[in-house]
Amino acid sequence: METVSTAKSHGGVQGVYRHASAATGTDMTFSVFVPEHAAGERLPVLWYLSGLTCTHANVTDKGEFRAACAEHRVIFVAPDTSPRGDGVPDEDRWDFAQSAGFYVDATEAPWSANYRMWSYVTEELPALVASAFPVDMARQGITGHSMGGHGALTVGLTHPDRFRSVSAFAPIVAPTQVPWGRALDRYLGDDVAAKRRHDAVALIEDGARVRELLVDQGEADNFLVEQLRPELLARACADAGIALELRMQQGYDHSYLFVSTFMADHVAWHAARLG
Ligand SMILES: N[C@@H](CCC(=O)N[C@@H](CS)C(=O)NCC(=O)O)C(=O)O
Repeated sequence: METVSTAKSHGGVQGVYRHASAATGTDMTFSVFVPEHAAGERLPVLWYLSGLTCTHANVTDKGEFRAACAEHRVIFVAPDTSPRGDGVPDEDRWDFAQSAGFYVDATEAPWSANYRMWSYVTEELPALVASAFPVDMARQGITGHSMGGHGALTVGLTHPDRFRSVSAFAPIVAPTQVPWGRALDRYLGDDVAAKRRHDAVALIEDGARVRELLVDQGEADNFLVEQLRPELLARACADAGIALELRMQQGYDHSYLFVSTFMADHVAWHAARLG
């Protein structure tokens, strides 16, 4: 693992790191904020999965998580959203391929060679982070924004024993029912069961359970009606007995100006559950 940059912030260290990923076959860059802590101490970790068009840098620059993470002593990890680079298949659009990995292991050519973001965020990066940073892997939470909210919900619902807390900002809750989710058709082909495993609403319908979820959603979000559809998550959670706190935030859009407004709430909410 190569250190790209480090800087002191809020008493801790904000770093950016790069490594050769076996999962994606590419170099991958991610950021980690480690609050001030005693030598040998291990802190809980909050994973943040980003949305379409993002790298690790969007939330690192604009997410405003560091003051809350320093206060609650939570490590914050932000992976990239896809493999990238000259040799990686891509298309000239912003909602598919590079910057739009949808947190799945693609099975369809040509995507299957590199687009293995599920393995990357659930296996390879956690192992690397556990070995290189003072994280307590028994105390993990996960959150994310938009496509990354989809990732956080599906990863959290699939691994309820690993994540004590799951939240999201303006998540895609049912990709198999909305236009952005056509990416799953391209990555996973005709495998209906695989697509249901990467759809939070379908996962809940099929029996996946967590005790509770926190979701913030801007009411002025341009993508609300066509792509995000939080009412589908609300109905699935109600039917399944999952305590969903869905906070519709009046006047807020889809941007990091929305995410950053509620970031401290999410960090505190996770910290309360991570101990
Ligand atoms: N490029 C799209 C917007 C894509 C978008 O809103 N991406 C969100 C996540 S889905 C984001 O976080 N963008 C990066 C940023 O705001 O820094 C458009 O023109 O409508």
